[in-house]
Amino acid sequence: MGDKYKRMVEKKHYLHSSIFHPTLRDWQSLKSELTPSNFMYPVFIIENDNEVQAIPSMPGISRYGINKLKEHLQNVISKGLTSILVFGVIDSLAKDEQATNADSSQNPVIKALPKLRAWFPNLVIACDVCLCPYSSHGHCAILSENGTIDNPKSIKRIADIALSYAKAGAHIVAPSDMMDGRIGAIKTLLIENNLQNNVAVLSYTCKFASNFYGPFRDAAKSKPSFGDRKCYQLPPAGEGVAIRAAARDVEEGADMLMIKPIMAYMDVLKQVNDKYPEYPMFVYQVSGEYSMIYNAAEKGIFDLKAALLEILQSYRRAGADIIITYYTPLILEWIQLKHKL
Ligand SMILES: NCc1[nH]cc(CCC(=O)O)c1CC(=O)O
Ligand SMILES: [Zn+2]
Ligand SMILES: [Zn+2]
Repeated sequence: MGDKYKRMVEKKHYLHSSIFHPTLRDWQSLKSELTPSNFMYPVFIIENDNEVQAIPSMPGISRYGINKLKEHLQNVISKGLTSILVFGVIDSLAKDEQATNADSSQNPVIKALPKLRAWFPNLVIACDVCLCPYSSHGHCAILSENGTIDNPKSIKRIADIALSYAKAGAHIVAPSDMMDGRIGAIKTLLIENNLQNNVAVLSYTCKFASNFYGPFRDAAKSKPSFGDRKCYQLPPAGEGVAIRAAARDVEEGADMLMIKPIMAYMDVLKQVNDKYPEYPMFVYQVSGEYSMIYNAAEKGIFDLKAALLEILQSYRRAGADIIITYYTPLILEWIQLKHKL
């Protein structure tokens, strides 16, 4: 009995028999499958309706005027796109302390929303809510005279902007400022305006003060004119405060949670997902991650498709439900091809 039993136990550890065929390998990976609804596509909308501006720090990504964005999205939707995350970028409109043009009638997002809703009735539209692309100082908050954050004024302004986007047609408002209390302030205002059943709040929950946002700040023209964002974005090694940020946003009523960036923060994703399994988990593959992968592939370090699929499946394995990525159009093309074969 002894020897034979030992050999039987050993046989359980022959693993190649589980993965020798592509379909068998798929069976080992189904929980991490990549389908179109696992992706949200970030887009930048500019003031001039008929312009397209390439973004040098993000090769392959452009800012679009609404008419050009229409053509671009038509193409991506035909490949299965289900949701977008919209950023406004201004050029000739003024920037001031109150970020007035975040939700003025001239704001490119406010103007685009009704059109996008009419053109693409099935597309889910999330709007990034922040002051930094519209404030004169480039910070995500209203500042007091000594240059520190005025939190009560900030969350009031952020909630007002979120309400404006909601009224203009956003399905989802996504505050990216990391002010304390902004989720509660937004939820309260949505309820007061009877929008609580039609608008979701996607919280940038665990958003770290990261070196990987550089290309985005070029793209959104949202670089702080002084200082940094370390007083409101999380310290990269701050595991405890990250978990507390998730608790804060859950208690304030967030509908969905996000980890940002993701590549260096997968343990945080795992912990937050284990603690709050009842929430859809978003991860944001940010601009620096996008450009890093792009440039590595360009240099021949790896094949873009193979390496990117490996990375994306790893995010799914670690607990990500939805991946926000600038690669979405390309990924949708690959997914389509896989299912056609
Ligand atoms: N409101 C800030 C904001 N909104 C989106 C990003 C980054 C997105 C990316 O890098 O792709 C940032 C970070 C920042 O500038 O601090
Ligand atoms: Zn901001
Ligand atoms: Zn989950």
